Amino acid sequence: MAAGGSASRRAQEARRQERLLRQQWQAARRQAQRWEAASEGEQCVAAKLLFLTARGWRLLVDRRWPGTRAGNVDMLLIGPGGVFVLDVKNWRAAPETANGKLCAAGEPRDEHVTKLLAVTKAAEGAVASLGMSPVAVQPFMVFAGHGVDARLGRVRLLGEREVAPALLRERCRLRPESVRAIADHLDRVFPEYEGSSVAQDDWGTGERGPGERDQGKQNPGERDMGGAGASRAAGTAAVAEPPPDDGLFDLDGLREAALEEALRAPIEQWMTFLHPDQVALVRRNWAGPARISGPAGTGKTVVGLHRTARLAQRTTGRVLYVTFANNLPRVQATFLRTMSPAVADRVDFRSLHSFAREFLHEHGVPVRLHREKALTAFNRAWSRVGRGSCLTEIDPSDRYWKEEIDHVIKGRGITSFEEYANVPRRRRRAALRRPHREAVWRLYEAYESLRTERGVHDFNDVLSLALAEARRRGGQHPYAAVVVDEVQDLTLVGVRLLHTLVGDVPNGLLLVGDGQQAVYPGGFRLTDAGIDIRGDRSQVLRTNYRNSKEILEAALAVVADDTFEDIDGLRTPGRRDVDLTYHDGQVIRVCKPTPAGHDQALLEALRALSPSARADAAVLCPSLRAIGHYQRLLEGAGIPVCLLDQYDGHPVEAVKLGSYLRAKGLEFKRVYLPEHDAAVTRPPTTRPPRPPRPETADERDALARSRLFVAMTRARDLLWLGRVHS
Ligand SMILES: Nc1ncnc2c1ncn2[C@@H]1O[C@H](COP(=O)(O)OP(=O)(O)OP(=O)(O)O)[C@@H](O)[C@H]1O
Repeated sequence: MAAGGSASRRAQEARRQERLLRQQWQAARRQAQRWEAASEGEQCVAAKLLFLTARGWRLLVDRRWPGTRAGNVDMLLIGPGGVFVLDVKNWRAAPETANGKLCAAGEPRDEHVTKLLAVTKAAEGAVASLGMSPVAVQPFMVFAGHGVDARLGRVRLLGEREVAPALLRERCRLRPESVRAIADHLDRVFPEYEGSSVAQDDWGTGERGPGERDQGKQNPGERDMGGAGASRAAGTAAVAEPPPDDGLFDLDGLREAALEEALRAPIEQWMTFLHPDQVALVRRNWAGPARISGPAGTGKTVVGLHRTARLAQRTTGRVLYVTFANNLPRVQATFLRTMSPAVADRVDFRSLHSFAREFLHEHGVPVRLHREKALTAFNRAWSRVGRGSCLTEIDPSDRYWKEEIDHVIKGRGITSFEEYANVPRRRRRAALRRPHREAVWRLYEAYESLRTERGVHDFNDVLSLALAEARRRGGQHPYAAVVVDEVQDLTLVGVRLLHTLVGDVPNGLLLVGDGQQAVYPGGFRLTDAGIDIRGDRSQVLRTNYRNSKEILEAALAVVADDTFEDIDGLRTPGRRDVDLTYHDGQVIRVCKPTPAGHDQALLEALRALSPSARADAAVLCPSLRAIGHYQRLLEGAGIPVCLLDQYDGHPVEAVKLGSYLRAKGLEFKRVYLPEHDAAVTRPPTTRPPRPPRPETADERDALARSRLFVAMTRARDLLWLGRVHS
């Protein structure tokens, strides 16, 4: 190789080095400018937030993002309103949102949202071990020098002036000791940045600098918040105390404080802490349909609601939360709005039938629901072909046979006799031989023909029409997820309808319920519905957080001899093993020789309550007639009453009054059950010969006991059981 060639190579190399140095120098200059701007921006924001520390908030500024090589978190704020992950932006152009995207100066900036959500997820993971629900962790993107208050999915976009008022307006969910423990924990998990020394490796060719620990793309000419500025602000804003020596002591203390708080508070206030096992269910990824079951009061609904909020945070589609009862969706919507207002608009709370009707209406499917005309059609059919048939040998009352049509035939979507002839009649005790099934089928056909003649639909028709329409539309549904509460009360057609909306997609369908609390006749198994729940997708909660030992014992005594079949087909004894949390409670039994004396005792008990205590008291009755009677009695005595049909979960200073069925899924500090044993007969314990009873009587009694059990387990602190007996 010639000497001249080597000199030229050295010159080329020197020029390459010079170019590299120049690029690095330019990068350093750009970075220094960003830091200057950033520190100015961050100082502004930090200054606006500093006063919060005097109001019990803790600020952790410029923190290392665990699990990443160089990621940082601008600020973590922990205060009465929860945990907030702040990403501070110091952009020249104002942020804009269009079609669910973040832009500035016409350029897309979604990568900043992605990064903030990823940091938020890390923070959620960190507090989950303390039993804190992800709904209590919120991502805020704060824009120095701009005025803004907008939402982009889960992320709240705020200007530097808007951020502090927004934080202060947050509903109070953490007590000072919880704030302290959570802040200490986050302080350990997201440690402070150690210095801001410039690592040559991190520089590359000027694409990244030490201030760009932010993993999102830096837009040219943009002044994004960098770590160095943040560190300087940290000198003044961070008030994190050194972590205590024994972290575990802290965590235990926090769990105990949270549990105490929960046991004192009504469900309205139960919105931040769960048992860590429950948080795991809230956050778990399931590959297909899943189920959460467990005895009364074990937190199924609470987990269902927190999971709903979480799904709404993490998906772009809507979430449907369905129960059978009409009044529950209102109450649950109130809870969710209280717990997680940011996502409340993305969740539809519906009763199954109102959902089906809306669904048909939206898709232009005509439906003429007419309960009275449908009932007249049934009564005619009964007079024509039922009353004189062999069915009366089994049960002379038409009610049992109407239930057979509603819950077994139409509820399961059966349309041929052959199918009905062989179907296992779940939760129906009376055995039907073929002639009886033929007679039922004749009754069904007569009813259907009279109903169609009148041009009306019944409730089951509404569900069947909706199922047909949902299937016709294939996968075109707006729901990312469907959560079904009190699933044991639904009919098979109802469950199929909800399953069709989301199919078997991951995290799509969640069924929440407890077979022991079934309060309607009939039933189904998951296999009948074609829903395959396997492995860890079936979870059982076992700790009762609601009832004291005395109250639960009294309730379990009612159903102790009734085994029940759950939707997974398992038979379970009525007296189930439940773990109890330590909790005081009282059962008061009042027995009077006359109805007047009994009612007087009830009035005295209610009069003794303060107005605020009345707000958390409920009088529950087995029948509409009894509700009418007690409404007149209470109002006549000047005790304000709120009917459960109208209750929406907001506190009202009135005694709640309603049926056992309407009380499902709810709870109250004090529950009063006047004449509680009137509708219930214990299973016969006398030796044969016993007096003859219709075969269906046992079934009816078992249902009445289940309803009473449900009503009794609504009580947290006090259960008043009235009885008339001479
Ligand atoms: N981890 C927990 N710690 C303390 N209390 C809890 C916890 N989880 C739930 N609770 C409380 O337990 C009570 C019962 O919760 P929830 O209504 O969700 O139970 P459930 O299983 O749906 O009851 P049911 O089937 O009887 O309607 C509520 O007051 C709730 O706040």
